[in-house]
Amino acid sequence: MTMAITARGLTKRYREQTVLDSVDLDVTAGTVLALLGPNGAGKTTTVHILSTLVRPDAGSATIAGRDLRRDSQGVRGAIGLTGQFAAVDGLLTGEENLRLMADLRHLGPRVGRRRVAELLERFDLTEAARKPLVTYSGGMKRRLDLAMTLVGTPQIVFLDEPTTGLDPRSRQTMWEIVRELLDDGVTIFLTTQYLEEADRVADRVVVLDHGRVVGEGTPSELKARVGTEVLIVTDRDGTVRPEIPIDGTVGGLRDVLAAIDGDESASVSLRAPSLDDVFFALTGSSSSYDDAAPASASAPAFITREES
Ligand SMILES: Nc1ncnc2c1ncn2[C@@H]1O[C@H](COP(=O)(O)OP(=O)(O)OP(=O)(O)O)[C@@H](O)[C@H]1O
Repeated sequence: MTMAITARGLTKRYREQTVLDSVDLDVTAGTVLALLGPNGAGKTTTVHILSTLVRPDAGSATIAGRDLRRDSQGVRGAIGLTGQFAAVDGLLTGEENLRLMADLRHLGPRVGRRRVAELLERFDLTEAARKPLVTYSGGMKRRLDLAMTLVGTPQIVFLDEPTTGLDPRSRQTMWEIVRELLDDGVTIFLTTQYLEEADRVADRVVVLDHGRVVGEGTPSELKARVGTEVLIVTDRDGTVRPEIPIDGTVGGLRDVLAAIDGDESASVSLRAPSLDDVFFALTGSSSSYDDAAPASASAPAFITREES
């Protein structure tokens, strides 16, 4: 098993505030790691450290076999970071922006042109290629941003909240692209506030809270920590009672049902625990994504790795 990213004891302080507190990370090559945490947990700082934009105060990391401190140039050559092209020239067309990137990466005119055409096609931007960026929708801009990241064919791609602010369809397209990158053997390190998405797209999840890793594992391993299912009781008048985790045994279910009082005609249903439940179990607080992220019930049905 080749490791794409190994980090030990990553620590970052801003004045008195410890933003990252001895964070360890291991990401196997060719897999997706999702970093989850509430606002201010330190996700972006982690991405910035691993992509050489921010220096850690302590700790070490190896990225694509290169040492973060000793060979930051080598690290930069092996990775792609999205979001960094937000300031690209809006008056240039999508194609011109990509060409610029191909030149910066010294691809040469012929290879550059081929790569740009390939990326425009792959990201469904061929039609818009000759239009200035100012006319692009949010989803198109995000796709171009990712296309620009891929001009240099990185082995590892960092996606910092790649779907925030996108409509469900654009979000779905983004995850399809993530899947394609995986098929090409690219390693993906992403942060997301959509727990449902991390659940479906990630091989492993690391939960960060106040700069510390509070949990990690596969989505199912994490969910197993909060019980196998969650029982939902809805009273006749539509009131949904607080959800109750159950352990998957007959006895456990009987105890839970015996403790439910009142309205005998209340309806009961079971659902698999979400990563939101995991977050609550790990940190004792809600993930505080509620106002920003859609409820899992209304989240779009993303393509999962198992489905294809
Ligand atoms: N350059 C900086 N100077 C001072 N404080 C900073 C700086 N960058 C980040 N911080 C602080 O570090 C903490 C972690 O920020 P970070 O952006 O890494 O969190 P995050 O998990 O990505 O959150 P969000 O989802 O809001 O982006 C925050 O409290 C933030 O205010």
